[in-house]
Amino acid sequence: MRKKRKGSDTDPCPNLTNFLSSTHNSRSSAITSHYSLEDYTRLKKRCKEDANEESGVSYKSRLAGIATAPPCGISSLVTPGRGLKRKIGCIDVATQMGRKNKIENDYASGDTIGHGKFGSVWLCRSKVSGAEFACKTLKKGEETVHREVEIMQHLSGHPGVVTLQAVYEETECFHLVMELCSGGRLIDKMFEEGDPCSEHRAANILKEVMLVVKYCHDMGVVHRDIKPENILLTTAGKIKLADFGLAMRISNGQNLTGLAGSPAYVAPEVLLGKYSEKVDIWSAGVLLHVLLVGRLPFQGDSLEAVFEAIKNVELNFHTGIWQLISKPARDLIGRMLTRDVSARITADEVLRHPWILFYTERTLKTLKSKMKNQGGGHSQQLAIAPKLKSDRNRIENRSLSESSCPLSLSDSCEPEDQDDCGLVDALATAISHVRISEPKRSRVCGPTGPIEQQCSSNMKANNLCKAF
Ligand SMILES: Nc1ncnc2c1ncn2[C@@H]1O[C@H](COP(=O)(O)OP(=O)(O)OP(=O)(O)O)[C@@H](O)[C@H]1O
Repeated sequence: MRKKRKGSDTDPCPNLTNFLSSTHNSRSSAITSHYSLEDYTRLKKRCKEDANEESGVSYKSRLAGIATAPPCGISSLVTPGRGLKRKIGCIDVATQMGRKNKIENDYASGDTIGHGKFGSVWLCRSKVSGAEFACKTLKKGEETVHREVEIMQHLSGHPGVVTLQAVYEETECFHLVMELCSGGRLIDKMFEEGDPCSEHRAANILKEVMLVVKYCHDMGVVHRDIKPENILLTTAGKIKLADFGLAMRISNGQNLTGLAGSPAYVAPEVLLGKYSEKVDIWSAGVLLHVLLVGRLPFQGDSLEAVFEAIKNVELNFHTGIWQLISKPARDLIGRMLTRDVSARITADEVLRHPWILFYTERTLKTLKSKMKNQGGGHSQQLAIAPKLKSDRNRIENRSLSESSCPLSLSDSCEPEDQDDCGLVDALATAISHVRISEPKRSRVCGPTGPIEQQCSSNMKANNLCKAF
């Protein structure tokens, strides 16, 4: 299924090289993933078709030689409005807003607050209550647009999902009036702070994300585009999952097909063609990697290289910065970024993982501080080289003091809550025996072979994520 608003009919072969190089050589390129797989597939397909017409010119060479990112447009293949009444009908009921109403009667428009490839999201104010909202305008024509509206309505109401306030339909487009997330995007917060998160914050962010992901999965929805660009924050720092443009309904045991997602975050099975809701766990694992070490796990100089890395590169969690990260954190990320889908843990299992529990459960925090007071933490210290340990502390202390804890999430960011690898390891091991039932433990906490050999390109600052 194509997601029209992310591409165009007007220019079938945008210059991927130009596009990609615009994100190269910057810190942002280490963690962002700007291009959707559907863009890529569509571009490849179209360029292939064109290449057939122009003998002797491969689609790859054309990809490398033509213009810029595409504007949005309406597909000629899809009749505008198809399936509309059935899908939008239920939204009218849910939002209690007549679709024949005009948005300008109810809302005053304000500044543009965000851009997607489809167009923009703008600020609007209710003429009745004066409350501010975000309005996303989607051009009709693609089924994905109808699906996005329908899925948002289906999920709306959960505290971790951007609430859909109202939907307005015009001849050419829908206007989605949504809860305003004034805290911006998680990705921007990560840039502002510059350094990797402390484990405490990473665990709290991941927990919030996984609560929403679990809710989506329980509701039969796969998001398919989990990444920090799509995680918004309220003014209070609460996390809201946004952009359901690639989301799909799924029933138990059903498989999805079709390339969808953002390259750096995409699960290997998506590239192989058949997948399930577990793709969201993989993407969240990539997010956790970025949070903990400040860079994407799978990188390359081209999309093909990134996909190759996703399929084959073995991460090594035993060297470099990973030595400064607690074993339970490494254990969790290993279980999220496992290519064996049946061994990859579920959202529920992530939420019950000792590392998450350790940093987010109040009872455990109390236990931790008691142990610290009794000096139990010191005897459990990992043998970390003093310099590395102090580097980590310096990074974390700076992160905390500079950020003033903008992502409040569910816990406070007290300096004394900063990572103590030995203590985390000891407690988490104890917790794993208590909190996780045997059948689950065999899946969640069973031994995994060491994840070996890190992609060398990960280590080169100037070679980060060229492809996106
Ligand atoms: N509810 C909201 N509150 C505040 N800002 C928002 C909201 N929804 C979207 N935005 C802003 O608009 C941007 C684009 O929104 P969204 O991600 O939904 O569009 P998209 O075209 O589907 O994006 P993409 O091109 O990344 O797939 C977001 O990155 C964010 O900055």
